[in-house]
Amino acid sequence: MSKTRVGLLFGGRSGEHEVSINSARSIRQGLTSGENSDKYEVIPFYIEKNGLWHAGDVPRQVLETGRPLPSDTETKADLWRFPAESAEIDVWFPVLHGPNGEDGTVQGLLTLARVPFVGSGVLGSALGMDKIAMKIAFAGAGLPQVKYKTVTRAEIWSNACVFPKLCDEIESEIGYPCFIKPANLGSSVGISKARTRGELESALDSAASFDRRIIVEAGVTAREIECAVLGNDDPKASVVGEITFNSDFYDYETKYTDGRSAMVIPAAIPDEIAEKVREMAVLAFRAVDAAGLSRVDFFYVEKTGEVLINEINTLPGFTAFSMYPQLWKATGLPFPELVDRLIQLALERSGS
Ligand SMILES: Nc1ncnc2c1ncn2[C@@H]1O[C@H](COP(=O)(O)OP(=O)(O)OP(=O)(O)O)[C@@H](O)[C@H]1O
Ligand SMILES: C[C@@H](N)C(=O)O
Ligand SMILES: [Mg+2]
Ligand SMILES: [Mg+2]
Repeated sequence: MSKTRVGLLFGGRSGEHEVSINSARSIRQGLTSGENSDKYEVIPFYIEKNGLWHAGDVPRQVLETGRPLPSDTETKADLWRFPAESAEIDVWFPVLHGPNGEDGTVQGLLTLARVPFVGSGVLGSALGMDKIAMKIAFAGAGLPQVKYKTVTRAEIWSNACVFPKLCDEIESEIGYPCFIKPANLGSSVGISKARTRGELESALDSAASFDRRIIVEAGVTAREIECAVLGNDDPKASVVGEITFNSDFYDYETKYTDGRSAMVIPAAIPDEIAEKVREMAVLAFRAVDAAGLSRVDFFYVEKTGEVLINEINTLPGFTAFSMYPQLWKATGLPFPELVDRLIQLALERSGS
């Protein structure tokens, strides 16, 4: 039997480029070990920070070293094209986090190319990436969430009359502490917590440098609970996990520096809360029309017993030690079986 050729697509024009390289290293490892090595041939494709796609030796080198090519997101790629090797691919595994990869752009391209791919399609990826659209979809599904206000870059970078008024509105409608986030990003890139007017002003300016669309959320004091979802039309939720850390919030440094955070799986929370989280995770997955996989992040306000949805990630961090695969491992699906299942789900969805 000939092997299924998997196009492992990683890197990307995104602030989460480095995270993608680490996820792709683990996924390649999972697809080329044990029984998977008889089933799959992995062909890596690397998207530089400037958007240029590479096949052949460059992606292999980046996977070996774990280091990106030193281009930047601002320089435009001279020439964009699908590398010739992409014609051989039976199924794509886009291991891309953040804009230009997790947001429906690459999913649109692969849909047009009519080759199956792992994960959500255009709609699920776009809704799952944009925190404003996501929250509207969640509200439509009746999922409770924090109070928020949407803001645009144009308002933030407008004139000296509009900006103070905007800050006044945020103070009266949302208050402090609040979280200021670019709508389309992940790994906490561009997110700040503000407790004062000065912090709010610089947080808005910083978020606007990442995205046209900005969201300001009321800060909650809560435990952070995460749940993994797997499937297409009949998605299943994993056991739930908790993230613990000592920093002010779960920022980029805390996420990706060894020893700064810990995962507790299963989370030490009452059974009925864990069950509620699992149900809400599946509702969220359906609300944005996700497919294949997602990790849904929650706030558990222990004092009141309230569970609030924070966000969905349609391509969550995927190193062997990341929450998503660890949650499935604890649910009885080890890493190699998980990546195999994801490829099968991609093939099932495309009807091949
Ligand atoms: N409204 C809020 N109240 C309290 N803490 C918050 C709030 N929003 C975000 N945070 C903190 O910021 C972190 C990152 O937020 P969020 O998950 O929305 O960002 P992200 O960039 O999409 O992250 P990722 O995709 O890596 O999970 C949260 O895990 C939490 O620690
Ligand atoms: C990769 C990062 N956005 C996550 O959700 O894990
Ligand atoms: Mg996210
Ligand atoms: Mg999150």
